[in-house]
Amino acid sequence: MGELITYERHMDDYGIIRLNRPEKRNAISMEMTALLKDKIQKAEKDNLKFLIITGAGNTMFAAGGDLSELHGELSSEEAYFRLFPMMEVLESILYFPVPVIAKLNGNALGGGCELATACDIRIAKENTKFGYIQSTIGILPGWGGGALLYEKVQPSFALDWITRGDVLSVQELKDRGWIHQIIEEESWEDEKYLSPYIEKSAQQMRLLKAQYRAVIQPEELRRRMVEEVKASASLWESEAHKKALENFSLRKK
Ligand SMILES: CC[C@@H](C(=O)O)C(=O)SCCNC(=O)CCNC(=O)[C@H](O)C(C)(C)COP(=O)(O)OP(=O)(O)OC[C@H]1O[C@@H](n2cnc3c(N)ncnc32)[C@H](O)[C@@H]1OP(=O)(O)O
Repeated sequence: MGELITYERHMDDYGIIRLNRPEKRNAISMEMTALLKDKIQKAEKDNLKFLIITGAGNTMFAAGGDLSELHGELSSEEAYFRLFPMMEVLESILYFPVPVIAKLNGNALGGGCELATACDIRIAKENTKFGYIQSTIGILPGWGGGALLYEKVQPSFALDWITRGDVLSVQELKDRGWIHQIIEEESWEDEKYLSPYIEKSAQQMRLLKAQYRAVIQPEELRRRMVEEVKASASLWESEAHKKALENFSLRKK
């Protein structure tokens, strides 16, 4: 097992941050949250054209928050303080000086979808699936990525997806505008699909992100993201949530 979050600068002037915990389906722990924050700050200083966030392995981009730390015995107040740092990571992606691309190597659930939504562009491998499944475990999105979803797709679709907690196919999510490109398995590794971004200058990319940031207005979004963390934490002690987490921890026993 290597570093839980890796960062490298590619010779074509883009950066790659990788969630590197495939044996736990890239579930995001508190330690990974702190590392993500550090790596994003490091990448900010690297004068990149764009930044990629991806996951290690072939099955999952990220299985959400680490349920062994975000467990059912926490009080709502404790849950709030464990959720909040990842909200700040999502916020730092909004402010990142050039576009951030989620390179979705596999499925995402819960907070994994929130992280993907915080990115500016989502490119996914074919046959992947994605679920804002938090409502099915008695809570709501808790990192601010629900508030962000309302900005990135049609709000009425966002409400229905979050409420139902469905896991949807990559094709349906492309039709809904959440996924920008679907890449066939055999073309995934050659990364030719990155060429349109690599061909632009770092200055163009900075100006493009600045224009997009002016539209999404992170300063305005922050209030709604904080409210979301509070709302999710307020449901932490509910019976439905405790039961769902108990079922998860007992599922293999
Ligand atoms: C709390 C924040 C909240 C938010 O705001 O959004 C969330 O993110 S809630 C979390 C939502 N995520 C989930 O509920 C996913 C839970 N995981 C699963 O349903 C399944 O593990 C899977 C992702 C569908 C993968 O299934 P499978 O391929 O069959 O593998 P395993 O189930 O055997 O898992 C392998 C390994 O990984 C561990 N794992 C998986 N997900 C998590 C997680 N979210 N947190 C912690 N650990 C996770 C799992 O326990 C296995 O570990 P071992 O038992 O040690 O092998």
